[in-house]
Amino acid sequence: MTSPNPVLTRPAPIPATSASSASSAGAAAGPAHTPLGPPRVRVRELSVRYAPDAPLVLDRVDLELHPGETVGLLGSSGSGKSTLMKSLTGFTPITSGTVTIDGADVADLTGRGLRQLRSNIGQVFQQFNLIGRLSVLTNVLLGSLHHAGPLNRFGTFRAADRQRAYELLERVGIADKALDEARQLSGGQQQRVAIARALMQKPRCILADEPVASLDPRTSHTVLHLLQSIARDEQVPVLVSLHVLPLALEHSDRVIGLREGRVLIRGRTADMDAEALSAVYDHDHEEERA
Ligand SMILES: Nc1ncnc2c1ncn2[C@@H]1O[C@H](COP(=O)(O)OP(=O)(O)OP(=O)(O)O)[C@@H](O)[C@H]1O
Repeated sequence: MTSPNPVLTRPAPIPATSASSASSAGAAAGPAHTPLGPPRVRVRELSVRYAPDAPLVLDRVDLELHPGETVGLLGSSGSGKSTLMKSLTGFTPITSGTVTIDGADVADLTGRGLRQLRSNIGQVFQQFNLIGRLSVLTNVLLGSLHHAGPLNRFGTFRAADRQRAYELLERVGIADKALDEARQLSGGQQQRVAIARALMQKPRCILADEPVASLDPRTSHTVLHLLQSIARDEQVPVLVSLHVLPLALEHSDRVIGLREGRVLIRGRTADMDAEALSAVYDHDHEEERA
């Protein structure tokens, strides 16, 4: 399944756009981001419980994701962030409400339709989920397996896919590592590979579930800035769950804060401050005080 000897034709570097070259601080502190076009993802009054007599894990949650925007998802442990993300890929039972992506109701999808939906959603995880003994380039190419027919008749990846994977590594700034084993890379570099792998899917939406929880503060900024610039450049919505409020303020266009499965706070990042957002975590403090 892997390319035994990937042919690398070094393409011209992809020019940075004004969005990707903007400083991360400027991106956060500048004018409020105006989403272009209708929402690609719509969550309406979504309630989820995992078993008939279990409590609601999500309680009438509304969410819209527009092309080009990065939405920070906040909430303490157990507030329902991962459940909300999984609902977009059809991995949670929908008790009531709707989740639609590109107009398709996730609850109506089965089999091929569900696989198609999942192939259109790029995912980035805390632990990167790379195959360490494979090359960086091959890991990125694995993203193309979500779509049909990535292999040529010799069972290796197509030249066009290898070229695109290489271009994506250029985009995330680590093309020089293309032939290294993934396990040789630092955490920040591995997360860049994971982002390139997600882009290989040509995603309609990117879900990043605590993508910087394993990274140091400086690398966290770099990775989140990259995600936000990709959202704008590729006009793909990014939903990113974060535990560090200043990171959410700096690298999201909007934030949504969950507490015990309910939306406690939402709004444009430019209109928020860390104190307002910290209400999402208030009950943690109450527990600590008790
Ligand atoms: N598959 C499951 N079956 C039953 N309960 C679940 C399942 N997945 C999550 N839960 C419960 O749902 C609640 C919300 O969990 P979820 O993982 O969505 O929270 P979270 O905000 O992502 O937490 P964290 O920040 O710790 O990852 C928790 O009480 C959890 O125990």
